[in-house]
Amino acid sequence: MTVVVEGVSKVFPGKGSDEVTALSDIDLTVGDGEFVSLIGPSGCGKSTLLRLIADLDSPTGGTLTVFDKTPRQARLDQDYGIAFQQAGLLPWRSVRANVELPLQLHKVAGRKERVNELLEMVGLSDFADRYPDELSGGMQQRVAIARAFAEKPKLLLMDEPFGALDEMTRERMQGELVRLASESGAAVIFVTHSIPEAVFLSDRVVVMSPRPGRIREILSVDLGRGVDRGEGLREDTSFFERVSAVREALHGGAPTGVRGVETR
Ligand SMILES: Nc1ncnc2c1ncn2[C@@H]1O[C@H](COP(=O)(O)OP(=O)(O)OP(=O)(O)O)[C@@H](O)[C@H]1O
Repeated sequence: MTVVVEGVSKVFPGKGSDEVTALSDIDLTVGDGEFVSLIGPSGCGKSTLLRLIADLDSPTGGTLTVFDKTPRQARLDQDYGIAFQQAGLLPWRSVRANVELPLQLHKVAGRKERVNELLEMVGLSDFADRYPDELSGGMQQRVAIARAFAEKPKLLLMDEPFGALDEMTRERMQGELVRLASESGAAVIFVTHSIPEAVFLSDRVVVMSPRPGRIREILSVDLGRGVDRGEGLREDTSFFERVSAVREALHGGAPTGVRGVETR
């Protein structure tokens, strides 16, 4: 298993009785090469869950493993790539140098070619020698995505990575992400606010509810993966059925009678 989350809770201390239970009793497993999206209203704990997996914070209760290791060990071993909402680029390094950074740290050979390939993938070949503050927010995010992919990780943790992109670029990046993840066999845990985005990308969509943050439902999308999914999928009836099922789950109704959508 790539990620196993068992009985995890996270309480942030507040003043007196103001503590916030960000997550309560979360159980989730993510298989090798599986694409799982987390969706739910603001404040339901999506980012917190991702941060616990990435060892950027620790749980108050329960256990997590990443590739059968503690999150700390997986972080130290750099077992995954991260692309979060804030691009987190180094302002003094060019676009090329930002993408190259993880490869340089690990003294990977053939870096120049790999960086060129990555920049092409995110459509930024012409901006390789620019600096982050010369780019739009969406372009900065694309640099961060290229960097997350640099080492072909077997797990990618992504927190609304496409939030700042225009709709056309966003759809193109979604297609690229599905293709890359499927080709490299990487598992992805992907936080989003967009129902169609979650359905397009995922094998399973985890619907969360707030106060306290819990998993309300996990829906299998089951529309085929990666290269099998052309852009035409977005206009397919089965796609709309899944979108409706996720919407109903978000609003608390049981998605009854929706063909092909499992709820568990
Ligand atoms: N460092 C912190 N200290 C105190 N409370 C926090 C902290 N981080 C998150 N929280 C609280 O935990 C809850 C879950 O936050 P989280 O950011 O995980 O939600 P989210 O689902 O990612 O929200 P959004 O969709 O708005 O990004 C919120 O109520 C938030 O205020």
